Amino acid sequence: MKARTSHQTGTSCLAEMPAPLDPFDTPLLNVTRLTKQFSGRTVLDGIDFSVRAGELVAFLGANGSGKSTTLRCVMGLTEPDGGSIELSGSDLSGLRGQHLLRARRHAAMVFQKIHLVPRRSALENVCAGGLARLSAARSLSPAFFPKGLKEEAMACLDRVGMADRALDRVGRLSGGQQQRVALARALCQRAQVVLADEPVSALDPHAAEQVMSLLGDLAHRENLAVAAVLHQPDLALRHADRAIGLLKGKIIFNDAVGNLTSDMQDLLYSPDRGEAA
Ligand SMILES: Nc1ncnc2c1ncn2[C@@H]1O[C@H](COP(=O)(O)OP(=O)(O)OP(=O)(O)O)[C@@H](O)[C@H]1O
Repeated sequence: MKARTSHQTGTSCLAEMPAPLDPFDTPLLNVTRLTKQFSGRTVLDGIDFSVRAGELVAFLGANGSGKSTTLRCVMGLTEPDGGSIELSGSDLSGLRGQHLLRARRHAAMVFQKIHLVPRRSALENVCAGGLARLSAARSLSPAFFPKGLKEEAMACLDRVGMADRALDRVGRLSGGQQQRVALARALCQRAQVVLADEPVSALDPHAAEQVMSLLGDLAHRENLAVAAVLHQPDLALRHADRAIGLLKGKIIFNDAVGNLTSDMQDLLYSPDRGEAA
């Protein structure tokens, strides 16, 4: 955590004194000069961004602009070519093996295509999030759940309004309900950073609003750092604090959603502007 300078705090008399540290001012996710090429084609062109505790950041941009690749690089699902990624204060580039796995557990990813085990109950799936943060790989069988995990998982399901469906098989839940279970699983993992890749693209407008409200609550009430790839700028305008706009693998907008003008939206989504050359 870096002390703010007098320039950043706007004070001058405290220039020689370390500023008091403000946890809300510290990014839980800090990405610097991230680059990625596929087959020689630049997909991420040295992007910098951060996400702080307590904020919901929307990633916007045309198809192919690099949004998913960005989140996948953070999660280690895609190997970046360059740049650094800091998660909850740990620089991932300096870590290997168990240390890297442990640092990555601070982040959880929620996908459009929900990665739950359909034949297992909502409760068992949420417990699996808790198992992810425990060291040894364990079976999803309830017989192996550590003491207290079920109670915590129930509390997480309650938090997303799904406690009454805890014992239902996930395969019998609607898309919106499954997405809420996926968020409960991230909560049970005790992730500090939640990355959501098109979490509402497969949902009807009502369910999409519910899931976006929940993402906002995770940021604003649970104080998590939340980043979501969205294809609907209007959802970003209603729910996010900040938007990051990608164009051909570069960030061209990174500001409060209130400053996302229609001209900027046109630039982000106009035809033939998406993919990097
Ligand atoms: N594994 C891969 N191999 C080759 N090319 C890839 C791979 N993953 C992504 N790409 C390419 O990288 C570019 C960016 O893809 P990415 O999925 O990050 O875009 P996006 O902004 O999330 O798009 P969309 O809105 O369509 O989901 C695209 O041209 C895509 O084809």
